[in-house]
Parts: sequence; C-alpha cells; structure tokens
Amino acid sequence: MAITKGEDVYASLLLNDGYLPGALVLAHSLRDSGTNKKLAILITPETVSNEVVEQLQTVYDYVIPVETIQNDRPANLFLMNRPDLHSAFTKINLWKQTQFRKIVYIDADVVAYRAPDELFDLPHAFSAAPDIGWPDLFNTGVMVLAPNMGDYYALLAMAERGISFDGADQGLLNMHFRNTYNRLSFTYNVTPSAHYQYIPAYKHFQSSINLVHFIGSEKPWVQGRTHTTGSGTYDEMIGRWWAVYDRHYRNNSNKTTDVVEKFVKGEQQQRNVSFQIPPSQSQSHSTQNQITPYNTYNSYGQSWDAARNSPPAGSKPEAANFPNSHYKMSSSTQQFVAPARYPSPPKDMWYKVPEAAPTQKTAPIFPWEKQAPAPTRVFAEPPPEQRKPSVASIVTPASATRSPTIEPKSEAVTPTTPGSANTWTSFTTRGNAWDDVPEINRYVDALQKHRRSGSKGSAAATSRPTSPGRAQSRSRRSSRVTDFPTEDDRPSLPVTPAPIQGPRSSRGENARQFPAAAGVPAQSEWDPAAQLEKLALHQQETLQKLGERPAFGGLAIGTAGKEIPARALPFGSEDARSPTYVAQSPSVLSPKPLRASTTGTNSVRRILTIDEEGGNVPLTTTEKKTPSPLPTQPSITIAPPSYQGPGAAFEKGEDFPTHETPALPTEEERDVLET
Ligand SMILES: O=c1ccn([C@@H]2O[C@H](COP(=O)(O)OP(=O)(O)O[C@H]3O[C@H](CO)[C@@H](O)[C@H](O)[C@H]3O)[C@@H](O)[C@H]2O)c(=O)[nH]1
Ligand SMILES: [Mn+2]
Repeated sequence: MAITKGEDVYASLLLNDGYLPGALVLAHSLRDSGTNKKLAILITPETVSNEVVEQLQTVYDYVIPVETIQNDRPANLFLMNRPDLHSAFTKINLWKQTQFRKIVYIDADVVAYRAPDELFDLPHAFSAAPDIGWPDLFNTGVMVLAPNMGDYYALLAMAERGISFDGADQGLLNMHFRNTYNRLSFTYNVTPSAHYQYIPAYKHFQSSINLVHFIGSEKPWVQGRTHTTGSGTYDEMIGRWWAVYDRHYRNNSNKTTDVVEKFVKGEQQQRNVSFQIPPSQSQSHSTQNQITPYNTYNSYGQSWDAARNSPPAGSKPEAANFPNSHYKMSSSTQQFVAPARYPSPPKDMWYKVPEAAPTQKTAPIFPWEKQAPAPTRVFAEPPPEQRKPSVASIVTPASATRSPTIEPKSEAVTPTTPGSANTWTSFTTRGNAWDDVPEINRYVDALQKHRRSGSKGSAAATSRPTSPGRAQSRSRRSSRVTDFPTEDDRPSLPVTPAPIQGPRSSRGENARQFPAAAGVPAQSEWDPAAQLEKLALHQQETLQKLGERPAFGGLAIGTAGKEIPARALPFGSEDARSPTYVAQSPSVLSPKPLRASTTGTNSVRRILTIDEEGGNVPLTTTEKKTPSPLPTQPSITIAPPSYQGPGAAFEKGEDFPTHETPALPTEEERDVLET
C-alpha cells in the first residue's frame, strides 16, 4: 500500500517470529476499538519469516522492513536478565520513518482497551509514560514521536557506541530525551506486575485504562491460556489479551490460525488432543478419535466490562467461544476388539445424601430479605379433616334395603336417590311453614290436579294406571311444591341400578370386614329402621318446640304456629297498607326510621301497638322513640286467609281454580252443561 505523505500511523516492531501473536493481538485490539488510523509494523527481514510477514500483512497496512541495530556491548542486558533484547536498538528506526507525520509507537506486547487516537494531536515532539520500575524514567513501550532524521542520527550514534544504561532502547532513549519528553498519563502504558499491584489505584483508574503493556519476559502467549498468577488484577488484564486473541483466532481453522498457534503455548497441543488408547488396542483399532477438548479458560467474561463500556466493535456473540467437540467417524474396517479391561471408575467420586434435611435457614442475600417486615397477614385455619360420617349417612340406602320392614324398590333408581322406602318419605328434613296448613294443601292439590288434567287431557289423566301405593305416595307428596318432578312424571332413567348387597351370611363375616369402632354399636345391633323412626320423631319434636317459641319478627299462628320470616317490603311500598290491614304486633313493623310528620291517614302515619289487654293503643312517633319497654306480646290468632287467586304454582297464561274441585267436567257433565 502506498504511503500518503505526512500520514499518522500506529506503529509496532517485530524482531522475530516469536512475537507474532503479540503483534497481531495489538493490531486487532486497535482495529476492534474502531480507530481509522493506519497500522504499520517495522520488521527485520533477516529474522522474520515470510510466513509471519504474510500474517502481518493481513492486519497491518504497512509492513516496513528495517535494518537490525544490535547492541555490541550487551553486558547491561544481562543486568536486567534480558539478553533477548540485544536488537532492541532497532526501535530507533522509527525516527527514520519520515514519511509519517506522527507515530504512536506501541510494543508488540501491548493490548489496547481503546485506541488512543488523541495522542496524534499532541503538539510535543516526543511523549511517553512513566516506567513502573523507576517512574522518573519513561517506558519505551508506548511513545508518541514525530520522525526526523536529526533525532535518528543522534540515537544511532549513541547506539553504535553502546550508550544505554540498560543495554536496550529504554536506557538509550531516556538518556536522549531526558529533559525534553512530554510525560503521558500512566493509563497509556499500564504495566501490570504479577507480584505487585497498586490495587486501589487500579480499581480507581481502571475505567480510564487505554493500553496495557505486559513487560518482562513472560508474555501472555508465552505463558499459555491456562496460566494464572493468583493476582486478580493481573489475571484480569491477561484475560483482556486472550479475549482479543480468541475473538480472532480461536476455533478458526484457517491458515492464519495455524501459523499463529505455533507461537502460542498450548494451543496446538490442545487442538490435537487424542484419546489415549492402550497400545494393544491401538494396533487393532488404529483410527484415533480426534476431539477438541473442553477448555476451562473463559476469557470472554473478562474481555469487556459491560458496566462501563459499550461492546467492542465487531465482537462476536457471547457464546462464540462456546466449547464444542468434533468427532471423526472411524474408517477402520477391522472388527472392534474390546480391551482386556477398562480403567476402573474413580473411587473418590460419590455423593453423600444428607441424613437430615438442612435445618439452617438460607442466608439472606438481598437487602429486602434482611429488612423484611414481620408478616401481618393471617391465614385461615387449615380445613378440618373430613367429618366422620353422621348416623344418617351411615345408614345407607343399601343397608336400608336389608331391613325386613322395608320393601326393596323394584324399579331402577338413580343410585344417589334415597329410594322410595316409607321411612324416607316421612323423614322430611326440609319443609315449608305452610306444608301442614290443610287449606293450602287442599288448594295446591286441587291446582296440580287441575293442571295435570289441563295439560295431559282428561282421558290421559283418567286412564293412567296407578297402583294404590303410588296413589298414597302422591297424596302424601302433593303438598310439596318443588321443581323436582314427581315419581309419576319422572321418566324411568336408563341407569345401571346400584348393586344391592345380599344378606350377610354370618356376623363373623361382618366383623372380619369392618373392625369394630370404639363407641359405635356393632353392625348387627343396629336397626336402621328403628333409628330412622327415632330420628324422624326427634326432628318432629324439635320443630314443634321451635314453632311454639315465636322468634323476633315472627308471627305466631296458633299455639304451635310456624314462623313467617320478616321480609323487607318492596321499594316505595313501605308505608302502603292494605285497607283491611290491621297491625297485629309491633314486632312485625318494618324497622325503617320513622318520620315526625303526622300528615296522612292514621293507619299510615301512626304506629299501633297492643296493650296488656290486647286492645290497640295509638302511639305517636315521638313516644316510640322513648326507650320504654314494649308490652309483652300476647299470643294472637289471625283468621285463616282466603286463598283466592293464583298461588305460587301459578303459571302465566294458565287459569286458576276458584273452587275446591277444579277438575274439568267429564264428557257427560259437559253434555249436560251444553244442553
Ligand atoms: O524477541 C523479541 C524481543 C522484542 N521484540 C520487540 O521489541 C519490543 C520490546 O521488547 P519487550 O519484550 O516488549 O520488552 P519489555 O519487556 O517491554 O521491556 C522493557 O524494556 C525494553 C528494552 O529496553 C523496552 O523495549 C520495552 O519497551 C520496555 O518495556 C517488543 O515489544 C517487540 O516489539 C521482538 O519483536 N522480539
Ligand atoms: Mn514491551
């Protein structure tokens, strides 16, 4: 590539093939950081192979051959144990590159965290950062210089005479630019040490690091990727170097990688690890399985601080270096012969199941766990255990059928239906208050009779065969107004009848099947029919007792009257009274607040109460407010209501009976009526 006169370039130096990985990583790190400056590298052609030069050309814009300048008096190099730096004087060739306006020189053992393009704008002829070993000196790993032949010849003259206190370029340059150098921030040439770090300063300034320089003879590619020093900061910086390397060369099977890996410790060996096959087997089973090993070093996590920087330009996805394995299919045609013995499994690998559950509470991690307020929410008691079956549920219909007093039902029934045994029909758990009022019963009976004959026709109604038992049952049930169809109306459902257990052969069998429960009489001593009778009797007595005691808001009907619950009147009709209405008791009054207004009719605006003798005494609203005790309530009887008009069972569009025998006239009757 032709060099533009007066260009700015980043430049590096390669004296031999061994520093190739460093030179490539440096170039990539600058490119990845997005610089648009050109990259140049000085090489000594007699010590750098063509193969390496080719690789340099893939990344560097200019590969510039220069003459090697050796130190003929290398004694001082041994003082710092770096005889390898015998040709470090070659670096002074930088001042000879006058085709460039400014050079930012960077050693091949540097990785850029960012491209320090601003250095090209420095007005100074020469700038460098302090050396960590002796901070009055500058380190020659990073320099900003303006090439000129004046400095070049001066430096060359010194070099030829071996004037350098360390025997290498740093001693020489520090002597030449001693008083004229512009000191750069340490962040442009951070030189980590595995043994010593000014860690607080590193933590404080790490976000402003521009370039990290791995000084000394132990370069990252020389140590290999598995090498760790134990120093967190140093390993972190080493990790940044490997991140760039991995980004460009790991798992890339191209020529560049093949060349580079030669100079990186452990890379080629790791690429070609093969299973160790016993010698006996390797003869018969010659094909070796090639595997790319899983490598534990994960430099990606250390390559980029997401909290501080945006992702590096051109960086690969997070799992780009995810370990993967490649296996080659065996092409051997020989039969596999199993080895005499396989290696025994490791003996120290086992998991001990803890004997007891860990009692220790997990240590809190988050602040809200530590400062958690005490819970205030109260939970309901756990649901009670399934109640023990009551007496009623113990006596199942199946057991009832075993009783000699109850006839088993001949037709199929829904298994859950208690059956048609007389005991059950008389055992009514729920009923209406008016069920036992004969007038109502009569009315409903008549109504149902009328409806049946109206809907099904008289012929059907009369021709229906009814057994005496059924007729009895219907008459008993006729007063129950319910949605559930009567036995006659119910179709015979095609259900599988519940299996009826046959009588037990002996008591011993029962005892075997059902172990006796404490406090519960033995099955054999239990007469379900008798118990049901008892239960029904008890309930009847209880209901009677309840009926005798008028509850608040209730209206006593007779001595054993039933309760009529108080109901709120429909909205707007609270004050309305039937003209025939006579208040019977203060307890039936609506609890609505009363107004002081006395206008209107007495029956509406006044509250009537009953005195001791049963007479009506008007009580004004103001008097009502006084907390005088109400007179004791006498037992009141009211005249039976006249049941005229439609009742609860009335349906729209249906005429209602006005007489006790609502059945339609028979055909003969009609004939008589029509004539
Ligand atoms: O075998 C070698 C040795 C050196 N170099 C080049 O020369 C530079 C300097 O050598 P290096 O190993 O990096 O030296 P440092 O360990 O950094 O030692 C210090 O001392 C050197 C000699 O004074 C200076 O050049 C360095 O800038 C300074 O940091 C390297 O970066 C390379 O660019 C090679 O290419 N091949
Ligand atoms: Mn260096």
